[in-house]
Amino acid sequence: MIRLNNINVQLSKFALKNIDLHVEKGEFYSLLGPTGSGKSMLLETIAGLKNVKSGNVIIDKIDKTKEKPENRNISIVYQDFALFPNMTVEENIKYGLRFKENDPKYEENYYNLIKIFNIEHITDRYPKNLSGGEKQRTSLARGLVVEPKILLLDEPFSALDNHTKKQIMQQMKEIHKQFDITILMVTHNFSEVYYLADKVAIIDDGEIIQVNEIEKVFNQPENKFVAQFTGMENIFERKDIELGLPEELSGDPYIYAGIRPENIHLGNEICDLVFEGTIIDVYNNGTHLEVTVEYNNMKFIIFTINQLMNTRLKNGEAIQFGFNKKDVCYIK
Ligand SMILES: Nc1ncnc2c1ncn2[C@@H]1O[C@H](COP(=O)(O)OP(=O)(O)OP(=O)(O)O)[C@@H](O)[C@H]1O
Repeated sequence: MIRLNNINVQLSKFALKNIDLHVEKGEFYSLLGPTGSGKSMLLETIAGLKNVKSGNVIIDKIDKTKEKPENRNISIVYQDFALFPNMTVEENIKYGLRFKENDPKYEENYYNLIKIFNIEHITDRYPKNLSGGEKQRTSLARGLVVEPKILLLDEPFSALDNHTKKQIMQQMKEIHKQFDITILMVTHNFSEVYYLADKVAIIDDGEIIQVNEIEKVFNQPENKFVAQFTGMENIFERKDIELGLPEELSGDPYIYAGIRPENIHLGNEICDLVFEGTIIDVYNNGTHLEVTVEYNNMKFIIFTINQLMNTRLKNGEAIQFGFNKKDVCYIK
């Protein structure tokens, strides 16, 4: 369990401001925010690598604000793997055990982890002879071998190609199920959060803006920033698309209406609201088309998997598009 009570950290011009965060024991929690928003700084504060100006870091109900990093029972894994170049995979993983007593359970952990991460065949190699995925698996195994209560992951997948990333994400899910461990993962990628985490905190400029279960943040973003950050590509002022508020929301200051690109339909599909616009861009990303349509000086991004339309969709052509009121998200 991690509890941050009103944490303030100042580093030169940047500050973490009044951070309150509560990660339950065994939870897979994610901290999502743009570059420079303070994600790494927050992780390092929890690990004891940054000093707090005020506030408390509570780990498993004990105040560890002043505790040294090595006494917090926390492992941290970085995006650039941070392996020792002069040590083999085995030596790197076992490095974490140097402060631990000689207990056969750690040897068991080691064999269990190299098996889960599928690195049994490369334990005598040095980091310079490893792929990015192998380096990250080694680094994760090193973090886990000591049986930390808490694992902090700092953008663990950002240096990996999509295929490797998916494999390691699946292994992380497995690890989370098998080990009794609380995980806090920092990322700027919402799809990683969506796949792995139970809960998410959104951070911007050193402040936490929204905390909730993933689905809730996805469906009810607190403001425009959170909406954009969680894949809501189409956000307009309600008055510009002449969209009234549903009765249950009346009285609240919802200025914007957001529609996810996958919820806008092209062509003659029957929708509550239908518009006619002009195609200004068609991008085929391999699995679906991303079509940009201009209507009334607004640009709508629309995803469609209807590849047959590919030949018909041309820049400059008029096209009908629409969406249903149930798919509109009202944003303050
Ligand atoms: N030691 C330091 N001294 C002064 N400023 C720092 C220090 N470390 C980080 N910063 C600044 O604090 C801000 C937050 O940095 P941080 O690394 O926590 O961001 P981040 O959200 O993890 O970004 P990224 O996604 O790019 O890793 C940045 O503006 C950074 O330049």
